[in-house]
Amino acid sequence: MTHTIFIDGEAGTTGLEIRERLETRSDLELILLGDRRRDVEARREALNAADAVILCLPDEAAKEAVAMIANPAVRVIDASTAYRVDPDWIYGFAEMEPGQAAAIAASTRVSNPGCYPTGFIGLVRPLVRAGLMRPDHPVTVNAVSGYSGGGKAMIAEFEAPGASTAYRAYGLSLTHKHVPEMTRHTGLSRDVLFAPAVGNYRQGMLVEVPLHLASLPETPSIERVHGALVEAYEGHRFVEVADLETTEAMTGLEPQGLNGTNRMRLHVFGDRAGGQARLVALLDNLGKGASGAAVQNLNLMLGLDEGTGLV
Ligand SMILES: NC(=O)C1=CN([C@@H]2O[C@H](COP(=O)(O)OP(=O)(O)OC[C@H]3O[C@@H](n4cnc5c(N)ncnc54)[C@H](OP(=O)(O)O)[C@@H]3O)[C@@H](O)[C@H]2O)C=CC1
Ligand SMILES: CC(=O)N[C@@H](CCC(=O)OP(=O)(O)O)C(=O)O
Repeated sequence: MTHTIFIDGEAGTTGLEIRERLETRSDLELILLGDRRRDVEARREALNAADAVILCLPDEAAKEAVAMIANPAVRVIDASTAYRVDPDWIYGFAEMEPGQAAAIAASTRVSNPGCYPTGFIGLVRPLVRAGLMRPDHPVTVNAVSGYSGGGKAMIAEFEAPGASTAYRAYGLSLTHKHVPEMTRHTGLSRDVLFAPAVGNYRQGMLVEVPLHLASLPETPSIERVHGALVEAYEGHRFVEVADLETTEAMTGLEPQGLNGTNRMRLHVFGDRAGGQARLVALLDNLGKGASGAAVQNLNLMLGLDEGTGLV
């Protein structure tokens, strides 16, 4: 059976990556608008004709697109921030809880997680769930992303002739749009302190949570923190936890290591004697952080194996 798919925002950074992952598949037929992609009536028709639509648009345009859908059978995946804390939408992080993939499969409205939140929630939610971190723990998250994270505009900025930015800290007002999503989906009661940065490379990210273990209930060991992550992602092919021996032998970690994949790897770096840990997630902001996750959600919503067409 062939399913028809419409990507609204097909020529954007996220949309193009989704298209690349879907266009070779014989079980799917893409509705492509090409030069008519900004024509509201052409979009309305496609939004109501497809079996599934993936919105790769700025927040306001995503809301307008959702409002244009009158056909109740259409399944919607939204890649923007617009519905990530909306209770009427299912959060599209399939590995987040044992029942999450089934909830995604049963839904017609799925919000695709943000790239930074995927790393952060992946690291912290299992600790809160296991009681290793109190919900009111004051959590800090530091992160660096490739410039494709800022879409076409940031790509143009960094790739412009003569551009010389090497690295930029941002989110300096501490009101980044990802904070509500990161707080809500970890089960934390206090807003996380988010310190993002963008580097002069195209794609890939590190998301890090530093921890003083003595600030956690019962001062857990590195092994206990690591064990909680291992248990949380057992049996999941796209989220893996590096073993402690491998992590201990590492002297560096660079953000491009999983580019082109839908995988995320979690590390627990630690000073076993000193009681400190650095939890770090490695992922492709356009892979598991956006387009890969969108395809994984699409597969689930169409009743297919979640890994179809993904590496
Ligand atoms: N880049 C990333 O790493 C990630 C991005 N996201 C989210 O995905 C969404 C898309 O981001 P990204 O791909 O980076 O952005 P881009 O700027 O690269 O692409 C945006 C796309 O939206 C289209 N568009 C913009 N405004 C309208 C409108 N009013 N009506 C119709 N189409 C419109 C553009 O069309 P045109 O081609 O004509 O310019 C373009 O194709 C955003 O919400 C972003 O937050 C989520 C996770 C990660
Ligand atoms: C480097 C950079 O600018 N990154 C983007 C986030 C990219 C992303 O995750 O998109 P969503 O906001 O849709 O989740 C930012 O910080 O706004």
